[in-house]
Amino acid sequence: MYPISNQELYEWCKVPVNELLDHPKRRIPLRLVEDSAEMGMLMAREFADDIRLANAEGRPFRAIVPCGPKAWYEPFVKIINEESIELTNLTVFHMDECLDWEGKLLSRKDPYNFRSFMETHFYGGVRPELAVPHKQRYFPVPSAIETIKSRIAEAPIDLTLGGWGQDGHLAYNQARRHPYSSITVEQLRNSEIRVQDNNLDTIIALAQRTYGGAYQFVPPMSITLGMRECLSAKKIRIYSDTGAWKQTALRVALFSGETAEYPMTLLQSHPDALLTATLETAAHPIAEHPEWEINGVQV
Ligand SMILES: N[C@@H]1[C@@H](O)[C@H](O)[C@@H](COP(=O)(O)O)O[C@@H]1O
Repeated sequence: MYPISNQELYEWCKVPVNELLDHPKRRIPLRLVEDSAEMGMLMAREFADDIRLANAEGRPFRAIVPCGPKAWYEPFVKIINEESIELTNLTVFHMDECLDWEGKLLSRKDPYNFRSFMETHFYGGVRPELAVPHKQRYFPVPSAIETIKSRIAEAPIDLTLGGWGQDGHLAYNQARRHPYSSITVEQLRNSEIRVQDNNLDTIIALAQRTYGGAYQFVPPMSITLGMRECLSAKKIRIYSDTGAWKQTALRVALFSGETAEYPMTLLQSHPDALLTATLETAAHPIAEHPEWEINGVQV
């Protein structure tokens, strides 16, 4: 594994946000948007346009779709309904799902039940005659691992849409922090749909966002599509509007070599991957405080 030194990390974090787009050492395409509303609209518009084009060309469209970022569902449903875009040729592979400590599905009303969220906000408001047929909706559940693996493998995926986590996780492909079992970048790249424990930092990040810090209520396990499935798409579009928790991961994704410590660095070797961040997510406290002297870096 390529280990990131604090010096390197500091150099990446101190780049002012207005220098990111033209930075000569940036390793992956980046787009900046003003705020969450602009990002949600863009995400919705591009996905809807891709589906419309596939419909016009008589092609099926197969997408890996995330639960989060949250800003795009409302504009997406509005575009589909107002422009009468048929979703009947769309196949959706949902990216991940949260599980309880035994690897079981959560209550339908748990705020971390991604399926419930998607059924309400993604499928819910679409006019019935335009809807994605139920047999083309694949929710990741432990009992369907082999089915989903083979459905994904049987034809190309057109688009992976997603966000990223505080450790640069894509779907729930987190940094592997197991004390006895490490993985190489190649193992991460070839990882497939699986059930796993979530990392403690993921649990704390989610507790801060949702539960006022009550990590006790955050689901400790997940099922996720692997990097192999996510990276297999012809096109990958990853977005974030969630600010502070994602700022360092973005800097690593832009400037680091591939490392299993930040899974989204593997997007660099994809021929058509694009990151989109709000200005807040692209900013960094270290860039805003060049006067700070940090132990282990300058002293
Ligand atoms: N495991 C999920 C990802 O699948 C999702 O893409 C990401 C981004 O969502 P948000 O931008 O709302 O944090 O959240 C979680 O980490």
